Amino acid sequence: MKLKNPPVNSLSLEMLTELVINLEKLENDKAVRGLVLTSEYPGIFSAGLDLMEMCGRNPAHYAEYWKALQEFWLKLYQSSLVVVAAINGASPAGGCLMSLICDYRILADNPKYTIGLNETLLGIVAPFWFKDTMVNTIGHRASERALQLGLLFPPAEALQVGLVDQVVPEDKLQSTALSVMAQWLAIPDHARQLTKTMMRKPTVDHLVKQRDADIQNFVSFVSRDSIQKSLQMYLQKLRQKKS
Ligand SMILES: CC/C=C\C/C=C\C/C=C\CC/C=C/CC(=O)SCCNC(=O)CCNC(=O)[C@H](O)C(C)(C)COP(=O)(O)OP(=O)(O)OC[C@H]1O[C@@H](n2cnc3c(N)ncnc32)[C@H](O)[C@@H]1OP(=O)(O)O
Repeated sequence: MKLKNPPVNSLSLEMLTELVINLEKLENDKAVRGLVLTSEYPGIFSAGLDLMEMCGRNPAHYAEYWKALQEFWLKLYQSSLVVVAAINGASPAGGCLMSLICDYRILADNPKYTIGLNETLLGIVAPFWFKDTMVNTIGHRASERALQLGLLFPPAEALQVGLVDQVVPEDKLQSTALSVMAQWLAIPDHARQLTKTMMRKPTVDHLVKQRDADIQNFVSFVSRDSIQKSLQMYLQKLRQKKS
């Protein structure tokens, strides 16, 4: 599956909705057992959540957007397919989250391709289920440091901390993803799927139990004037970077 939402594959409401529909189609197709997630645009895997969905909108929109993000996370995290992320570009915040919910992550070796949950740099806070997903991957101490500092790791550091499973030359990314997929598909589906469900259930249950409260939290947090100002300033900085 190639992410395709120019210019930076930000996770807009429309993009999240399409991703969920496509995932459902693949899940229901008996001929499909695995999925490689990559970007149509080498250089950018995904810029994460679409900041335009979180700026200057009304509470009903924020609630709809957050529900769609939760839905996407729940679908992909619980997918019965083998999901391999072939990360061929920068992967901040929601882009990193998307990689973390795959079963295996391969990052192309390019110093510009940084990955991490950098929310604090925007003056916002990674919600508990982003944090849980990261802790499940790299452990508590490394997550605490990475989350507080909003660290974006270049490939060698991402590998060292365990945020990705492999770093490979850019031209070997897709072939490596296919050989990793072959290795995972050699395991009987039912045994692998039950194991995945067992490992992920507590994290899934944590969100499912608090879904509505989490939406309310997001809506009231993002509606604050101070948060709106931080997001606007961050967007301005992104735009100024060009000039
Ligand atoms: C106790 C707790 C209580 C409550 C908590 C409750 C809730 C929590 C609340 C909030 C949590 C919300 C979580 C958010 C997670 C996220 O994902 S936020 C998004 C973070 N993303 C980023 O920081 C990435 C920003 N982008 C970049 O760094 C670069 O754009 C990137 C490296 C991806 C690509 O660089 P480059 O190729 O040079 O492109 P440009 O920078 O020039 O960008 C091109 C245009 O795209 C626009 N853009 C970039 N990123 C985004 C984005 N994420 N959303 C929307 N638009 C984006 C950029 O402005 C350029 O636009 P322009 O052409 O200038 O119009």
